[in-house]
Amino acid sequence: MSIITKAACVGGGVIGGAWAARFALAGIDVNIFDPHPEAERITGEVMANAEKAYGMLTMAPLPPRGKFTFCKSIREAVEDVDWIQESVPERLALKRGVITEIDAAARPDALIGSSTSGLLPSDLQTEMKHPERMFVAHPYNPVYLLPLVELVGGKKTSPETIRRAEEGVGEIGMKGVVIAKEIEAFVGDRLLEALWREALWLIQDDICDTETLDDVMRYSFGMRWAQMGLFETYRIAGGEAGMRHFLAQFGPCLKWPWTKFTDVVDLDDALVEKIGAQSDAQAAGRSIRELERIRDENLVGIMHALKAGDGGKGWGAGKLLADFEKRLWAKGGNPAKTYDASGPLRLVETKVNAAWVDYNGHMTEHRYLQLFGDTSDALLRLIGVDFAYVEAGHSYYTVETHIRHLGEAKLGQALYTTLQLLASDERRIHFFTTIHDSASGEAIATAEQMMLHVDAKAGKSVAAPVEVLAKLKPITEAHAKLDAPESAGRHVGQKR
Ligand SMILES: CC(C)(COP(=O)([O-])OP(=O)(O)OC[C@H]1O[C@@H](n2cnc3c(N)ncnc32)[C@H](O)[C@@H]1OP(=O)(O)O)[C@@H](O)C(=O)NCCC(=O)NCCSC(=O)C[N+](C)(C)C
Repeated sequence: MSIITKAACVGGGVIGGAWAARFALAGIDVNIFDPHPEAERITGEVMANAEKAYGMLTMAPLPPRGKFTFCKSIREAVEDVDWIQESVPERLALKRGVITEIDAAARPDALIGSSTSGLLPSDLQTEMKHPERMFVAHPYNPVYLLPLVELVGGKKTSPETIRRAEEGVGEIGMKGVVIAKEIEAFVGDRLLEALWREALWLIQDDICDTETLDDVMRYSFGMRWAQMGLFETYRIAGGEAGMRHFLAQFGPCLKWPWTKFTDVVDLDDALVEKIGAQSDAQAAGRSIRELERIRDENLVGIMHALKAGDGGKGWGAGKLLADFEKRLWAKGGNPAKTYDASGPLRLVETKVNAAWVDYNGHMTEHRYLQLFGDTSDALLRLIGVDFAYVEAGHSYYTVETHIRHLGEAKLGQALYTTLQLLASDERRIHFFTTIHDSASGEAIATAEQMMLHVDAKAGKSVAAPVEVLAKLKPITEAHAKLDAPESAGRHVGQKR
């Protein structure tokens, strides 16, 4: 049974709104309470960004989007939900008061997570009647894309609450990491705070400007961190001898004056102005919305790269995404029982994402094949060839493809695909797929393909079972009545 069937977000700003988007995109209805007069607009904007990002992130079938209900009080928002996420401003008295109010109104079994960046859960749960169900669930911005949640229990939090919380965030595609002991700022913000202090000193002392500092990070260790973190990266840096050698080699540096870590810079008006001016220059006129778009496209690209990592098995955040998608396919990948075969089947809807675009500024070659493959996968699910079928030992493999490129597809462009069966028999499916521009319906690319039904273990083609053929037959018969696509049977170099 699911941990979260209905959720509430108390506080609907950038963080609360993005939690709401995470829940809704996982098919969970969300009650939102935020007294801000523009709460609905702000949450709506975060949701729009999240939907855009998910459109690029995954082709897996998302469940129908959960509904947002804006409530007039905390009580109304929380009284009948399984998970309440508090994301109000970072002030102890305010957060403690809100959490106490949530506790009084919520079902005793409902989980209460706080998005606090650094307050101790023990300090937040002091006035609760049911403190055992309260914990810190600290996410990272943008919450709808970055999967991490630090789960931190207070003195009165029960281990069962932390277990359920970990399972709950997994259901919405996130990775819960359980922090063993509560400390201010937990693990992530403690690390970030140390780096932040050093960064402020480097600007204050005119060692570099904000752009140089960001370049130092993003062209080097920032990329290493995204895929392996700190310790695994340093293990490799130790060479064949690994971590122990690394520690022996760089351990002595810890005693050198390399850090000002505990020495806090005076963030006076002059330094604030200096950083503000350098940051303005660095942004070169790009608005925050534009920077958000660039950030989200880049993050999607990074996650796609990590999904292909470790020889296609997926790595880190990419493996998490692959596993999440597998669950989505298992749940929602079953196609509608009815479909319209009186014309080519409309099977995939997507948008060109940043990782698909090449140096010519349009969708690159292999992404077309990916989209054709996604379309034939959709056909296969329609005839009962799904994950379970493949795991049981049989599948269809593509043996021939002829692609034509008729128009360009640009970043963000909405596309859909249609598939027409040309013929099928016991082993073969011969079909013709078209990628269309969603706005005009115009064909952008076509592929004529042949798939063979195979016994995967034997590596040989074999007849498909009767139940698959029975589903294939009515589509083949319906499509036999259609005109053959103009370029079916065409080959490269053919005279017209
Ligand atoms: C295992 C394999 C697919 C087939 O090998 P085989 O058992 O040796 O099969 P045959 O070559 O004997 O062919 C069986 C019959 O099918 C006919 N055939 C073969 N190719 C074609 C073709 N291109 N067009 C028309 N007909 C074709 C052949 O003539 C035989 O007919 P008969 O009447 O004489 O029996 C093997 O080929 C293999 O493993 N290939 C590699 C497959 C692969 O890796 N493809 C890329 C994977 S991508 C993918 O599959 C995407 N997706 C579908 C999952 C989305």
